[in-house]
Amino acid sequence: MKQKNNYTIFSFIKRDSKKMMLAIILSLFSVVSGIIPYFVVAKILTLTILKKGTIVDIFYLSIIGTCAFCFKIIFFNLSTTISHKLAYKTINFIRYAIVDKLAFISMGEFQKKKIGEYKQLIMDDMDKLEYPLAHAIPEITSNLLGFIAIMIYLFIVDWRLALAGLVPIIISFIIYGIMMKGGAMEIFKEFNEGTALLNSTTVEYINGMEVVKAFNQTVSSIEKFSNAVIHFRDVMTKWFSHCWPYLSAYNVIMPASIAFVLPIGGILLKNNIIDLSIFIMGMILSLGIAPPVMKLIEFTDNIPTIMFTEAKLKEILSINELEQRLKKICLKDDSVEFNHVSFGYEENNILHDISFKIKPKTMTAFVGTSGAGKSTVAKLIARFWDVKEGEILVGGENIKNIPLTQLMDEISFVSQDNFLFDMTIRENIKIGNKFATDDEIEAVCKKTGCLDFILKLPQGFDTAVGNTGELLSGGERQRIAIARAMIKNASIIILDEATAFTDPENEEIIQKSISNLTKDKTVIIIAHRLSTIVNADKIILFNKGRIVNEGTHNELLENSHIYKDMWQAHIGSKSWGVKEKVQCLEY
Ligand SMILES: Nc1ncnc2c1ncn2[C@@H]1O[C@H](COP(=O)(O)OP(=O)(O)OP(=O)(O)O)[C@@H](O)[C@H]1O
Repeated sequence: MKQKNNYTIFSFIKRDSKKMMLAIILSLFSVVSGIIPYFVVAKILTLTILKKGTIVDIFYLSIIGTCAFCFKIIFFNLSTTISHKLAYKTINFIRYAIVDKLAFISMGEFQKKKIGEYKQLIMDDMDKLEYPLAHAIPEITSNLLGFIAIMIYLFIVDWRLALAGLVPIIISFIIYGIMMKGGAMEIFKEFNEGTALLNSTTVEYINGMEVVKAFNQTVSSIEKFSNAVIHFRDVMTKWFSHCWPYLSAYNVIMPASIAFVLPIGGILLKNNIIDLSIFIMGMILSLGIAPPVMKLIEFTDNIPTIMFTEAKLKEILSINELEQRLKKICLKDDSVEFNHVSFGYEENNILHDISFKIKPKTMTAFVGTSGAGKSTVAKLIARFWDVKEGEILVGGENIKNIPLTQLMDEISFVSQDNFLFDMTIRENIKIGNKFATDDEIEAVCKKTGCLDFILKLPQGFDTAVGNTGELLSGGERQRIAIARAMIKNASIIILDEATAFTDPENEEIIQKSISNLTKDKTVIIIAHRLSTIVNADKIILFNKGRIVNEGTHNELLENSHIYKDMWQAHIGSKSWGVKEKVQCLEY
């Protein structure tokens, strides 16, 4: 599928452009209302000093000033309410777009970034967008127009005072420019990368907490993590050391228009070039020049944040999705076929010229030494990656021609990881089939040997399993993962070491229920315990990424010395385990 790559943050905001316009207009009203009190104060001062106005004039002017000030607040609140809603909606759009994207790219593309980097973009970077999105667009527009309005009026009042008022603004811009030109963007980039590194290593460190504890490590002894912390401290210090002197000067000079307008105005007044009313108006208006400009500059701080977030967003959203057809197609049957498939995660191939046929509604086992490529073959069937050469057919169709959602409906995959979400057991199982009733869930749990332990839990099916299922044992997690796969009722079931963590008693129960639940399905089992697959219709033996033999258990015992050795080793280890048990009992 050809990817669109015109994703900018603005393209997401544009989806609700009417609301954005309304926020800008209200913000503009707010700024205009905010300027009125300056005129009012200038007028009152002039009338009072020149003793021209009555108390009633001053009273009415005060009412106008107060009302204008109230309107400024009302319009500002209305504007920011709308822009905040819009900002959260836009951030939601972007988050959905990223997460949707991740579901349709290959695992190879997905793995190019660390989990922490995804977390930073989806959570932290999006949170940082809230401020510029909610405030920047309406306020930049209105403050810019507010500044222009004040300056035009000041020029009309007296061009010399107006120029004097502009001097600190120009000096501040020059200071800001020097700061940015002097490497601020590069340092900000480093700062941003340092934040990303800290995020990803923190996620990795927390995930590896068991290893940290088991090997009695401390934060400082996990070099990668402590280096990331130190690096972050250094880039942050560098960022502030670079910017702070400039920002201090900028913060002092920028609001100091009156310091320039006052002496110039004084000279002009003393020489009768301007009269007192113009002098007062100039002084008061000069106080109103800096606030809108400072607000504008405040938003420029967000420009690097927006630029870096947008660059990351574009990078992710323009990743090519797995090519797929959108229209559902009719599959001949539930067969699986590999035709001369070669594949490697990176440059080097891991699988070499793999070809096999799995008949519908049969059980096939993949066996072989560790690292032989069994799981890789299984993952290719589910199209977690695309093959480099050859083709994979499901139901007689190349899987590239089957819409991904249809393929996922056809296949149930239980991996070695048994990932459970931090939700209740019921919710985890319902991921397999969101329409499953409580009775169906209970029935499948009974068959997969998890009902007993679930019912013993404090809240039964409503017990939360904790982060990645940590509140359950490995075997319990595995059985729930099998129940989740079985309730999906897919026609092709792939079990990758699905019962590896289960104790022998439960393994027998689960094996029996798997056989019952998968009677009329195409089942692919990856197993190291060969005794669990002796009844398979076909066993495919892998070695170093190649198929070295295939046949039934008895055929392989006769034809393959590798399989025979594996079987002998398995039988040996089983009897060794029994002997150990007997010795322990005797002891
Ligand atoms: N995501 C990945 N990225 C890069 N290389 C990988 C990835 N997953 C597996 N490999 C490599 O591919 C090879 C085959 O791995 P695979 O998991 O398919 O073997 P396996 O036969 O299932 O092993 P085991 O029985 O130990 O699970 C190994 O050398 C492994 O290091």
